[in-house]
Amino acid sequence: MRLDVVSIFPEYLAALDLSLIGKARRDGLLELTVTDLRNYATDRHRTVDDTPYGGGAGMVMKPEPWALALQDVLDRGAADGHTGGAEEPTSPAVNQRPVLIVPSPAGQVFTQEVARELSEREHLVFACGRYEGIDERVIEWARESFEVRPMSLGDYVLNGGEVAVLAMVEAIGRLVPGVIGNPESLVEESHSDGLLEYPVYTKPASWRDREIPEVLLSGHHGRIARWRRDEQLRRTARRRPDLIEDLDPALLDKQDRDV
Ligand SMILES: Nc1nc2cc(Br)ccc2s1
Repeated sequence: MRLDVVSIFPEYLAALDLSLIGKARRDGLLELTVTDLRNYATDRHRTVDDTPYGGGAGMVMKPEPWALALQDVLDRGAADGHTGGAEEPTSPAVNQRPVLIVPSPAGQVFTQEVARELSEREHLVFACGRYEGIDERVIEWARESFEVRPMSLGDYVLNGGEVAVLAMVEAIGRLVPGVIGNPESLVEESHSDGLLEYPVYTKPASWRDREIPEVLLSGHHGRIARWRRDEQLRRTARRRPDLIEDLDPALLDKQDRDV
């Protein structure tokens, strides 16, 4: 998978050199490039923002630097055979257009399901807005060459898209085969089956007069699995009843209904 991030604060993305994502980049599983938008400014002051038409507080990101930066990202991707536009017909995966993900409080909510969908795409491009946002004509222009996905992490406002991109790249990147050493650990985590994860414990069995649930010491795998599923349902009903409402009933077995 190829990932491109365009930002006026490229150093914000340095965290993507660390840990599992950093190792996946070094192992060639993820190809990630961070591009400084200011390199595409068209004046000697490297200006990337200006006052909003119609008035109002704050500044808006100018369209031309964005179009030049995103076109360069497209050209580099096509040159490396990562995106559609190849002359000869290739596999559908390669022919998919790159996805332009624009972090925005006005975007679709980013979920584990969206992360999984995006982890199967060939080329993801993240546009980090700042100020009051990016001139809307950039989004319209980009639709000619990208699948454009405005994306929100939740109902709160950041100062820019970089923090959201860090979260999304981690959530997406860890789902790419080979990035997580043991794929089993992806199976029983929160949201993988529509429910929150069960509580976990490790040694010592008794800690500051607090014991662990006895069933976990029983060695009875069936009872342990049942306890864990019950805890998932209880925790989800308590903390995220909205997830229970959305749950596909087919995912609930008879015993689930008795919890
Ligand atoms: N929740 C979010 N807030 C923001 C603010 C800006 Br400015 C750019 C992107 C995002 S995503």
